[in-house]
Amino acid sequence: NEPSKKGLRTISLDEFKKHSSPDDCWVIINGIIYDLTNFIAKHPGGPDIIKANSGKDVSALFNPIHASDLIDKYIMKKDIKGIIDPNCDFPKELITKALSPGETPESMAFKEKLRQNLPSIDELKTIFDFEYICSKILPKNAWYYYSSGSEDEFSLRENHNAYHRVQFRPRVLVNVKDVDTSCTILGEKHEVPFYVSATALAALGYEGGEVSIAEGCAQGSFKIPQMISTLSSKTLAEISEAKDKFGGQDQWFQLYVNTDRSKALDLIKEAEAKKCKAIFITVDAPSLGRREKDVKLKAKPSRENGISKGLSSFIDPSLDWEDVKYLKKQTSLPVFLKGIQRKEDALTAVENGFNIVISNHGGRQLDHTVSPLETLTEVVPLLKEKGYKPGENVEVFIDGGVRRGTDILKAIALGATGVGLGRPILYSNSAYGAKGVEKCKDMLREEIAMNMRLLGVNKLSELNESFVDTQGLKYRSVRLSNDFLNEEVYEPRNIIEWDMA
Ligand SMILES: Cc1cc2c(cc1C)[n+](S(=O)(=O)[O-])c1c(=O)[nH]c(=O)nc-1n2C[C@H](O)[C@H](O)[C@H](O)COP(=O)(O)O
Repeated sequence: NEPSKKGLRTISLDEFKKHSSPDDCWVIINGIIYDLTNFIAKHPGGPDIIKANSGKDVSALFNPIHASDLIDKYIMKKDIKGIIDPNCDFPKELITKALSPGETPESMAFKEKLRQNLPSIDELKTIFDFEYICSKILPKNAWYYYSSGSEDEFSLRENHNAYHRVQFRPRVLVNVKDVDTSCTILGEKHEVPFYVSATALAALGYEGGEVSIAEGCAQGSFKIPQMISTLSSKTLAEISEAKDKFGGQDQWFQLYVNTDRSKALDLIKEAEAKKCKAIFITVDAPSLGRREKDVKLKAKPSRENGISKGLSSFIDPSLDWEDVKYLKKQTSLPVFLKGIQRKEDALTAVENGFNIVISNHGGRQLDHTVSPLETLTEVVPLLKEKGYKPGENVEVFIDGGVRRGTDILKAIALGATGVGLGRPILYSNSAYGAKGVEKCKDMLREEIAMNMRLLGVNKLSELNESFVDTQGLKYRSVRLSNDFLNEEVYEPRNIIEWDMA
């Protein structure tokens, strides 16, 4: 899927070196020379990063953040100059390293040593083990990009804490020798009720990126659906091919609607062509939230607002109900609205034929939003009152803060028909690649099966509100139970560093 080198002329090192200033700016990406002079001002990540690297091989900077087919979408043919002479002695000082702001060569070497000495994957017992390992091995820009929530990170923590304010009412003396964790999603049988939610830039934490996540979803004893982000590090073609290697799990496409609507339509057509089975339009991000750990770690030359802001510059803040209804008409695939956060919007969405994901983007958007779990308890009763039956004539997914099989069982008991995982998949992939994703899947399925037995249910369809006590859910001021594992890996955002010497 790399842009083709066929027919490109070979350019000598001497000629390449003549174009190494911001107003005559050639760079090399994966062996191909591009003239970015006219693109600098349009670069979503800001002009500085390109200006500072004119005349260099920037592949190591480019690859973790951009899918390889992005170049063809944004760089005109006339600006593809040729290939660098493969026999030239390319100077090391002109080869950039991957961005690692806030790190030193020593800290990067230490993290690499840790990565070479990870615990055996069999020793891992909970989802938090992956998160803890990533907090130690990921370069700061990856760790902060993945782990951060917006502003005070109330919603980031509340998403998970909310699950700790819902308790179970288990049945006893039920023969639970056999339990079945399977369910129906979009009319098809799935082995478990959880899926991979769309997260951008998976290659920032692990070079295999969304391709190794696809392999992890597909291999092992069962498959789980994978939602693919518009902002993936890998191309849709690469991620789609990866699923086919192992007999293919369902893949869904998550759409950030571009200001240039034709690009949004192209992406929908591409998703259909790659056999994606649903489109998820993300509606909680008219602009990406202010993730201050990410912002604080400005990549030098300064990327104004961290990685997130750079990515969000092409998302259309003017998107409204008419737009999404228009987009829905452009495809025969089921369409979800991802990022529904109040029951009124849930009803409007369902009345217009959409499925929904109750989500606050993992606490990365508007801070202090109600947790998706709490919103779920408001949405489902209203939908049922209006004649919509989750799982029968509408899908109601939820994501955010899910870290345990019991979290998934609580969501199902409260009417969710699918449960999304964001960070657990990023962390398991970043630490152990596809094997990590497979292990994460297995852990959760084991927890679901074991806790179904303890709940006294054989099938997920038996679960309903009678199995949970949600009265603590709304009293958010209660002292939240000490979630030691979560607290162990939670890194509070610190206040400004001020050298008062
Ligand atoms: C952690 C994370 C989440 C992102 C995500 C990137 C990261 C690193 N990105 S973002 O860069 O724009 O924010 C996306 C994205 O591409 N598209 C999207 O719809 N949701 C995005 N999400 C939200 C994700 O789909 C889930 O809603 C969220 O992760 C669920 O919460 P947990 O992480 O607690 O499971």
